[in-house]
Amino acid sequence: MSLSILLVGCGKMGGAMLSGWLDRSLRAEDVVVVEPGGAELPVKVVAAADGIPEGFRPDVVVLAVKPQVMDDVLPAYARFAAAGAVFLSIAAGRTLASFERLLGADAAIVRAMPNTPAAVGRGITVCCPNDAVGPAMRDQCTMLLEAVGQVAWVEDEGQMDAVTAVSGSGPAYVFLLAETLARAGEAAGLPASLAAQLARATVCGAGELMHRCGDDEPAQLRKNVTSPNGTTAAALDVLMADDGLAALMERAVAAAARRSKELAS
Ligand SMILES: NC(=O)C1=CN([C@@H]2O[C@H](COP(=O)(O)OP(=O)(O)OC[C@H]3O[C@@H](n4cnc5c(N)ncnc54)[C@H](O)[C@@H]3O)[C@@H](O)[C@H]2O)C=CC1
Ligand SMILES: O=C(O)[C@@H]1CCC=N1
Repeated sequence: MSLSILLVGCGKMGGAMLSGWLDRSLRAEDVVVVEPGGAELPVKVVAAADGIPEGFRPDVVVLAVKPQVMDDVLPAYARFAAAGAVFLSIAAGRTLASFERLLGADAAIVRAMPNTPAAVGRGITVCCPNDAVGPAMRDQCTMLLEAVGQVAWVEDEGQMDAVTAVSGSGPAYVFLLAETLARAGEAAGLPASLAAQLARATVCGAGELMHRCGDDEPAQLRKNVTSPNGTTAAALDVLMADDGLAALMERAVAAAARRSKELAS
C-alpha cells in the first residue's frame, strides 16, 4: 500500500488501526504519528504537530483524538488540507460541517466510524464523505481501511449516529455479553475461572462460526443450537420475551445514537 499517513492520536482506536496497518501492507516509513503521550512504535512518533518532519506530505490525515479536543487540535493540521490531503476523522459525533468550519469548505473530509477489531484485521468502518472528496481520495480511504477490515460508504451523514451505536460501540456490547455470561455461570454454581473460560470460548467460537458461515443468517445459527423443548429454548424464552434482549438492545443503541448526536455540539 503506497500511501503516506499522518495519524493524529494513537490511543485505543488509533493504535488498533495502526497495528492492523503495520501487520498488513503499510510501510513504517510512510507513517508519522502525533501522540503527546508518547508510544513505543516502529514508526516515527512525535509529541505535537510542530515535530512533524519538514517535507512530510501525508495523503491521508487520520484524526483519532477524542471528539472533545478536536477543535483545539485541528488548526495545527489545516496546512495539509490546503496541500490536498484527505482528512479521515474517526471521532464519534463530529460532523462534516464542524470540520469544514475549521479547515475550510474546500477541505476534503471523510467522517468515519471504525471499531477496535481493526487491530486484528476484522474491523468494520463506515465512511461518509463531504463534497470535496473525489474518487481517488475515496479509493485511498477505502484501501487504508480495508487493510483492517470491511468498509462501507454512506452518503447520508444522518446515519452515522446509528452506525456509531451499532458497530463503533458494538464490540463493547459483545465483551459485556462475555462478562455477564461468566457471572451467570458463577451464579449457576461454576467456579469463577471455569465460568470465565466457558463464556470467553463461547463468544469467540460463536463469532468465528458466524464469520465462517457468512451466508447463514444469525437466526439460523441460533436455531441450530436450539432443540425443541430443550435447554436453549428455555433460556431463549427469557431472552426473547417482550422485555428481553431485543428491547434492551434497542434502548442501548438508541442511547448511544443520542450520545453521538450530543457530541456534535
Ligand atoms: N475506542 C473505540 O472503540 C473507538 C473510538 N472511536 C473514536 O476514536 C477517537 C479516539 O478514541 P480512543 O482511541 O478510544 O481514545 P484514547 O483516549 O485511547 O485516544 C486518544 C489519543 O489522543 C491523544 N491526544 C490527545 N491530545 C492530542 C493532541 N493534541 N494531538 C495528538 N494526540 C492527542 C491521547 O494522548 C490519546 O492517546 C475518539 O474520537 C472516539 O470517538 C471511534 C470508534 C471506536
Ligand atoms: O465510546 C465512544 O464514544 C467511542 C465511539 C465508538 C466507540 N467508542
